[in-house]
Amino acid sequence: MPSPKAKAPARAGGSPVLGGANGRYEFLSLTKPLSRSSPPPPLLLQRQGSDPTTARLRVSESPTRRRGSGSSTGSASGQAPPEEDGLRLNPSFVRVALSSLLAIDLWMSKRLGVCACEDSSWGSVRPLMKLIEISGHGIPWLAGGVYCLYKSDSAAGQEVMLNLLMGLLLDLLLVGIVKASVRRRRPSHNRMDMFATFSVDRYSFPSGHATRAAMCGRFLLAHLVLAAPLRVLVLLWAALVGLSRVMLGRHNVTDVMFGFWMGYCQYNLVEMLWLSPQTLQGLLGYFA
Ligand SMILES: CC(C)=CCC/C(C)=C/COP(=O)(O)O
Repeated sequence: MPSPKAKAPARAGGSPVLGGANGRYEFLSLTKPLSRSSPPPPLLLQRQGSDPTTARLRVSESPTRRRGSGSSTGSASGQAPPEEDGLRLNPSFVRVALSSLLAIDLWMSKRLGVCACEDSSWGSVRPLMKLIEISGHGIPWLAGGVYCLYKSDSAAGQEVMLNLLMGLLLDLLLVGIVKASVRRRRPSHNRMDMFATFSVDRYSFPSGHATRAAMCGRFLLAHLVLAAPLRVLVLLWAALVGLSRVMLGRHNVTDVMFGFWMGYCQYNLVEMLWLSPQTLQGLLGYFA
């Protein structure tokens, strides 16, 4: 079956929409009705098949209608009313806006990936960036958490460390689920030379380092680091971890920004699921 994209004819003098022949942008008129001979694209079909009341409401919101286009001929001839042509514009604008954002994201990420390899413009800083990368890796955090739990001689300390470990495992699980669902490829300028990765780590959205930095940063500030200068250092570290992901070429900017947001929310989840000593005793009793 031929693709609906391939059938959409190119038009001049209008607004850009996605889905033209060869996957390129096409320009559709904001005011002129579409040719009746060509079948509507999938988005339009979707709208036409929806509830007529909401469809009418959407028509009245459409740019065509707002501009007062008087080209409406009604549907007496069995043809779709021209106002409905406007329905295809809104989703198209959203798509164009999204693809523009994506293009900006890719462009910025490429420009900022200045340590992607040794002969990049900031290649000499790459070892430092890789050190920052290790500081946000899951293994040192898990190993450090287990060590501190083992060394902790107070019930309060053990409680905090157990919850940190629970948060770290939750983070690995959630990031793995999102990476496997979104499957965004890492930037083309990235060299895949990270140590100890899972198979989902070939995908880049979201940055696992960024989620960990945001979640652990919040955890440290809430439970472990009280002195003001150290609190500033924690924030600085989290920001550097995020920046180093883009500078090393591991991630696009949006991977890191989403990762920070996700890690921030994950900390709320850790607080919600907080394992109290009573819960822990109950759990231990249940498994013993
Ligand atoms: C093996 C363990 C315990 C964790 C893997 C940590 C890791 C390599 C995450 C990938 O991070 P980015 O998504 O920021 O590249």
